[in-house]
Amino acid sequence: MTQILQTIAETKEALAPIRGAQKASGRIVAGRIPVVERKLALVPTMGALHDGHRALIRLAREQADIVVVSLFVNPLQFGPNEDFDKYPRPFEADLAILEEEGVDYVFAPSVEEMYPDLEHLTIVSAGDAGRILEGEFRPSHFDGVLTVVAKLFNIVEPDFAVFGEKDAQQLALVRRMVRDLSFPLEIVAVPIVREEDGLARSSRNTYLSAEDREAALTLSRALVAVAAASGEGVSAALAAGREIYEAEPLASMDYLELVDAATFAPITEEFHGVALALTAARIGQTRLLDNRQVTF
Ligand SMILES: Nc1ncnc2c1ncn2[C@@H]1O[C@H](COP(=O)(O)OP(=O)(O)OP(=O)(O)O)[C@@H](O)[C@H]1O
Ligand SMILES: CC(C)(CO)[C@@H](O)C(=O)[O-]
Ligand code: BAL
Repeated sequence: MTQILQTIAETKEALAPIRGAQKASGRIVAGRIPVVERKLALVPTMGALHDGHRALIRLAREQADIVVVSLFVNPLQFGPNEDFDKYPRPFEADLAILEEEGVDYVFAPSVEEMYPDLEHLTIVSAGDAGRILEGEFRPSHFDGVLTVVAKLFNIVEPDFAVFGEKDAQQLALVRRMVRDLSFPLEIVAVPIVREEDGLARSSRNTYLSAEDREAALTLSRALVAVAAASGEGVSAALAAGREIYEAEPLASMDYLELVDAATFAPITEEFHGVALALTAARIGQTRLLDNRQVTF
């Protein structure tokens, strides 16, 4: 049975014995640090669970003894004209998936529980790296993401947390925050889960009409075109991807860019190594993301 936790206090109380067990099972071997035998994993989500989330949960389930999934549609990471109100919240269906995947605890707090004084909130800044790519189109988005992720880390205190590569910039910024603010946990990444035709799974795919669903393939097709043209150089590869967008009137590209996969720094024509092609586009009212590694 997946146990539902709605408050920070009950979550801390429920997880305390697990940490107690970790301490109790930690054996001091010839002065070395204790061996931790019960691992606690956190999978942060906004709910409306799909096969992408299942992949994150399965990895957590394989590598941890106790799995906590958080379901929280975080108002801080939505801009004023974004879809916070209409974001899907199918709690019963999500719970059935969590039960099926053998999740131990779901932390599903209210907005008031997470942010009792939203008007005077301390926040985590993503800095410059939070203002490029997605950050250019969603200016306070990554501050909102890092603030809630930091809070979730402090509430659950996991040994590791699992994130998807679909949100590649988010993943890079969370890793940076963990390093910069010395959070005592590991970040584990899971590759993008796609539909058979290449569309990256996303909770927002449920917004798409049949016509939009077809046009949504433009994102993955543009990325494939970038990779296919990589032998011709960086600008030619990007041009090949942009041509795919130009051919689809229902897709409105926000960006298609190449960055160094290791640092997220922009790359020049002379770049040799592994790059990441990242894209975001609006298909009707629905905004989608995708990315793919490209070697130059
Ligand atoms: N297709 C996917 N493959 C791998 N990971 C994914 C996929 N979709 C979502 N995730 C990961 O699941 C976690 C929770 O994401 P979230 O709940 O926002 O789902 P989402 O489908 O990305 O939603 P949205 O449509 O709002 O972008 C994030 O770490 C995200 O990267
Ligand atoms: C990490 C996250 C759960 C924070 O709200 C969200 O940005 C998401 O679902 O990717
Ligand atoms: N997975 C990204 C969450 C968001 O779009 O706010």
